[in-house]
Amino acid sequence: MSVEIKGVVKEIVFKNEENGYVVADVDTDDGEITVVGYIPIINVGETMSFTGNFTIHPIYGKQLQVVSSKQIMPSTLEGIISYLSSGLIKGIGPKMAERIVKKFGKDSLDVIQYRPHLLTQVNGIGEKKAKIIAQSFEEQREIKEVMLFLQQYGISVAYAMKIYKKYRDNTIEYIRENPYRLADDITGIGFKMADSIAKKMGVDPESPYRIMCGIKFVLNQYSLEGHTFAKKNELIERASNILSVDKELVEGGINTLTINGEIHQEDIDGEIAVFSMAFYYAETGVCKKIIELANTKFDDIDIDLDEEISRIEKESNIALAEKQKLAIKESVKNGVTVITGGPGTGKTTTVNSIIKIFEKMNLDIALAAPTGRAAKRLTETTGREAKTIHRLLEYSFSEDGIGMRFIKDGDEPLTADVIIVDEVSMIDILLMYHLLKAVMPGTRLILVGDVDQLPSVGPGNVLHDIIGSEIVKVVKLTEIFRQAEESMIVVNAHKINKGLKPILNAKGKDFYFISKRNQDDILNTIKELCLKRLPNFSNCDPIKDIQVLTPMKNSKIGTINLNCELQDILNPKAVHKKEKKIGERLFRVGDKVMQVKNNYNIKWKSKDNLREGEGIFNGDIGYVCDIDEELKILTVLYDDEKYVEYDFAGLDEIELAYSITIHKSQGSEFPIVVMPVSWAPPMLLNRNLLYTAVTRAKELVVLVGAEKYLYMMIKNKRDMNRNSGLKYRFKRIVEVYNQAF
Ligand SMILES: Nc1ncnc2c1ncn2[C@@H]1O[C@H](COP(=O)(O)OP(=O)(O)OP(=O)(O)O)[C@@H](O)[C@H]1O
Repeated sequence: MSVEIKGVVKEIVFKNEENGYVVADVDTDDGEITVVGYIPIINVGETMSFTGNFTIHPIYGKQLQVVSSKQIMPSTLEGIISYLSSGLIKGIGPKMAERIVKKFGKDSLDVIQYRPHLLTQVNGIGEKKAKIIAQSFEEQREIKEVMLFLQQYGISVAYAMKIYKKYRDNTIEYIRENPYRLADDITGIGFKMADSIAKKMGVDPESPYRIMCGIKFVLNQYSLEGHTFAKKNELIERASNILSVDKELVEGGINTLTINGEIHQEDIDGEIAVFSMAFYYAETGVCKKIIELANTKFDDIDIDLDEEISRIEKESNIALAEKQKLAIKESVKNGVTVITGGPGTGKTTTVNSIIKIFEKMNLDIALAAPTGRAAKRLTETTGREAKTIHRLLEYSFSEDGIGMRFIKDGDEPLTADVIIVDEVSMIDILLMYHLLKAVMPGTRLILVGDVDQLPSVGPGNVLHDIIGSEIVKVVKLTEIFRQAEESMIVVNAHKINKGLKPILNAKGKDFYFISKRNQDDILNTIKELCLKRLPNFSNCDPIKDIQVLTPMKNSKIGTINLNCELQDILNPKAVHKKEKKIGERLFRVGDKVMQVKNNYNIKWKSKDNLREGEGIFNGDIGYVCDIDEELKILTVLYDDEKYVEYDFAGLDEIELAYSITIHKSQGSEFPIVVMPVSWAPPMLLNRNLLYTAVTRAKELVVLVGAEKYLYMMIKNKRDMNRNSGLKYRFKRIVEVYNQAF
């Protein structure tokens, strides 16, 4: 039965700022009552009314489950004192509150709001203080008004606070005028949310604000699909469908946005391309800087390169191939060099030789890679510290403490003489732009990567375009050094890359295909492989050494289901294993998990507390080692020594990782890779994806499924079809140069 209680909020025991969930103690005429529920505005000392149902919690006892709540201006003297002493109103503490109420009694709040000059009659309040009190009271009133206004459009407390912080006392006016501005100004609010608010407010579906916001939304969708621009006619088509308005209106919107400088239109290879400004600046910036760097030549070197190469060959007891020697020489002589090649073609060996030569030349070398895992691997293979590109560029909070920014840029460039970046195929256009901004001519930049891997998750086809530029020295390593007798993984990776059928199930080798027709059989076989067959066959640790990679998240053989199934058998429920369920997701001590976003600020500590640091990155894999219900903390161990405590509210940063998508596996390596091969949307059945999955394995690949889909993947080169203007920009510059000289 629904009841209403009234009282003064005595204590807020818990408050989730994100969603407004509150547990609070309230003083009522019937004694203290605990209220729980979504209460957007609540402050200690306020008089409030709560409507809801009484429930009995097994531990905390009787409490009111709140359905709705509202603040009421206190009417009793104690209520007014309590409200004024709560600390909400600047300039008033408990003693001052008593003095004000003693002077004005029940009119106190009225005086503060309408006749604040009278406050100077109270001992200790001068004109200045009276002003501060009145202002702060007004602000509180405003916040409440804004909250109530935003609440009616279903905006959460967290967003409401963000909106208020941005627009302050203009909030209501601004949103009434153009709710679509929320999509531009408030992080987390996109076109869809703004559109739903606007709809509730009765905004005309043909409003120019709506159309322009929708166009920017569609352009953003293009970037999420990997494109740096949209072809204008396609953009018009898509936007007019999504907005359900005429194409002419969309075209008008595109033109207005262009005039306003919010988007850019340009002829790219005979087609009108529409860019978001960020990608336009990034492409032109990357193009300009690459040309600038490539124009710097280092011909005057005071060491004999051939002699040095011979020395290195002797030292490491290896005869470098001609291409490897060429890569070394080009890296020394040029401002920018790209070294590319498939697995086992000697990239790492070449990079190590290059490092030795630059060390001999007493040059300062910086090593970097786009992900934490790739940086760690580079550290291991070179024996020198490698950083993530974000770390190298000192990505940190900006001065306003809200946004993040790269400290290293054109004004404060990197000081290293040589910058070697690995896994460049994973770098998108924006990250490349930021990196290049911080690299000054006179620095040697060496880009290493396998151009046939999946392109970056973010927009652009940067490595591919730079390689095709004809401006930068590119050395393509083609000889495979890890021989066929040794590794069928390497041989097959190269075959797949050439569009050829891989050699399956060669006796005693490391590349297997198990034929299964339907998804149930595939799933069961994968479970059996992980639990018994592979550990029996190779004595591996089923959780640590086997990685199940899959193209997708959904379906029986997508990550979500595979993780549930594999968790059940590899780390089953047990009395001694603590668990935490968050929504549909369940974490258990012993689980393999993956960090799914870059978190540069999260702290880690070693077990003995002697070592500590910051940062866990997208793609890092760890193991749940403790769950503390009381402190609401789940601890994950990364890299055998980094203990990271996640607040339960921060668990959206990790996911189970028995199975991960192939996209997430980029830049990582695993001893054993198991992969389902079955029907999936054609865009996921492509060659790059298969090639990337296969090349993640160091010791063994087991594919499970139907061969026809394997061949479908090998034939499908579709993933490369990304709109990118970078290649064209390079081409144009080369043409202009060739015409001029
Ligand atoms: N010139 C060479 N002669 C003989 N062996 C070589 C030569 N260059 C590299 N190797 C060997 O070939 C193997 C693969 O080389 P390396 O690790 O440098 O290649 P990679 O391209 O970095 O491979 P991956 O991308 O798979 O890590 C290593 O065992 C390495 O020692």
